[in-house]
Amino acid sequence: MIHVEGLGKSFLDYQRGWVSAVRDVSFDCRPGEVFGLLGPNGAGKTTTLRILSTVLKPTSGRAVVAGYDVVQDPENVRRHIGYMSASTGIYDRMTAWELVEYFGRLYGLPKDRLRERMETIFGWLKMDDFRNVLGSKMSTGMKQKVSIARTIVHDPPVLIFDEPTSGLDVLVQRVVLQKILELRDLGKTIVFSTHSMHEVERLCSRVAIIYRGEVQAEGTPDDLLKRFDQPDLEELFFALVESADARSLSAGATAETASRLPN
Ligand SMILES: Nc1ncnc2c1ncn2[C@@H]1O[C@H](COP(=O)(O)OP(=O)(O)OP(=O)(O)O)[C@@H](O)[C@H]1O
Repeated sequence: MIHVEGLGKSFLDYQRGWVSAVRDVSFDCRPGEVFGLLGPNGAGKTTTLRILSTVLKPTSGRAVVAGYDVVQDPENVRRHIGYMSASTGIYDRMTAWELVEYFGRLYGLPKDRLRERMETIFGWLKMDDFRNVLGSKMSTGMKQKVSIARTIVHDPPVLIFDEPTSGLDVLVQRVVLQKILELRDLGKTIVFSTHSMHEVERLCSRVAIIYRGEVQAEGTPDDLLKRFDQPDLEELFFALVESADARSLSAGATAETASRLPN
């Protein structure tokens, strides 16, 4: 359902010159699976998810989502995904109900189908008691539920969540994780990014540990621990980060030595 092959993205940054945000990222995610992109700030998670959701075009490689190529057929990709970005906004002057309805209409859902879908989602996410609360009056937890509701209102087979629990208290985090598992059990194909090992352990059938724009390791959490002979994900994560830093340092030193050699 999601196939990513050798994906790369570079940006021309005013201060830093060319920034290689993502290099040679590959993975697959099937229906009924949660695939995690685990990495620290600046690792390349958001860039990868933006490419999958057609917000950005890759510089190299390719990605196929729900059977459609993100570059050749972005409209069909958009029709088959729900994308919750880390900065998904809630409009201050719309109620929870109006906002979700607005997105349902944008997706072209017929009136009756939309109403039925919204009743289901508001019940499922326990949003009925704030149907009529304006965005400006919502708590962070309410806003997150509305964001999830608008992401799934058109019942897409593929869901892409960028750090869905970031900034939430433990109670709301728990609800969000639980809902992601329920969506998985409905057969959705789910990719999400996080920097929490705990979330990966709880949710993911497969994970890619991403650092410095590159996948350092990819597989099921159990396989990875065995392959790298590490006791838990945290130790594995730090071991991979250290080894990537060491490789980058030695590549820098080699380049510096080469630049000093006479031609
Ligand atoms: N539009 C852009 N222009 C220049 N550089 C960018 C742009 N977008 C991302 N980058 C750079 O690409 C790298 C990867 O960023 P990205 O946002 O994908 O990381 P991330 O893993 O999602 O981190 P975070 O958790 O902080 O969001 C960073 O060095 C970032 O500064």
